[in-house]
Amino acid sequence: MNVLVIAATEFEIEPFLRLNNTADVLIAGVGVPSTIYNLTKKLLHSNYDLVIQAGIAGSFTSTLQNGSVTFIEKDTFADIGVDEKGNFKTLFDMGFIKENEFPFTSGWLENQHAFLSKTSLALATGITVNKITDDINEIRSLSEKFNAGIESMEGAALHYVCLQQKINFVQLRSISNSVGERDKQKWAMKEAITNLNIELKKLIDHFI
Ligand SMILES: O=C(O)c1cccc(C(=O)CC[C@H]2O[C@@H](n3cnc4c(=O)[nH]cnc43)[C@H](O)[C@@H]2O)c1
Repeated sequence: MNVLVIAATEFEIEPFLRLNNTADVLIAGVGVPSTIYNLTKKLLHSNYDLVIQAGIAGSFTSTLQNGSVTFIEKDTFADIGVDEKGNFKTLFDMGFIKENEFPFTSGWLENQHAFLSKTSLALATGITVNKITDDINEIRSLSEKFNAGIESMEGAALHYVCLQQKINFVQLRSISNSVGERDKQKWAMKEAITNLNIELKKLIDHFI
């Protein structure tokens, strides 16, 4: 099976890179634009059976604690839209896209890969933001609007490109911090990366 592993930074998958000799790897950059550009370019030039995105993420909930690893079953772009009189409206709320217009389902980019129903790891809903915020009101309104478990800066880009290109994908996220926590002393970066890379290796061994 031809597998492509993508990550925002080399740092996040460095332990995997040291022992990998089976999967292709793409360091696609932090954020949506570079992920969409670099992943699309890669997929147009090579054939893959599966794309695995591995990265750290912030957690909205105490049920996804620092260091825990989760697969993302659906994700969406959470801050593309309009702020109007203190209310955030998505492109769906504005009527610019229909909630069930491909590749969206009820406004979400769903992963229907059969593997997700078999894994023993927790499944979570992700949202993808262009701007990380520590503003408690913004965090509360994101949490209430999307009811997501985790936040990243690239997840929905993976889902969007792979659904459009009809390529199987898996998004693996390890919790490094609570959403809004900017004090790096309170992050669990080392533990998150260790656990992320353990699960990434298991995933590769499962598929290859
Ligand atoms: O500010 C710093 O010094 C710093 C050092 C290392 C990493 C960061 C990040 O902000 C990482 C962004 C990167 O990781 C994902 N991520 C991690 N936590 C969150 C979050 O709470 N909300 C959104 N994204 C998060 C993200 O996908 C980026 O790729 C900063």
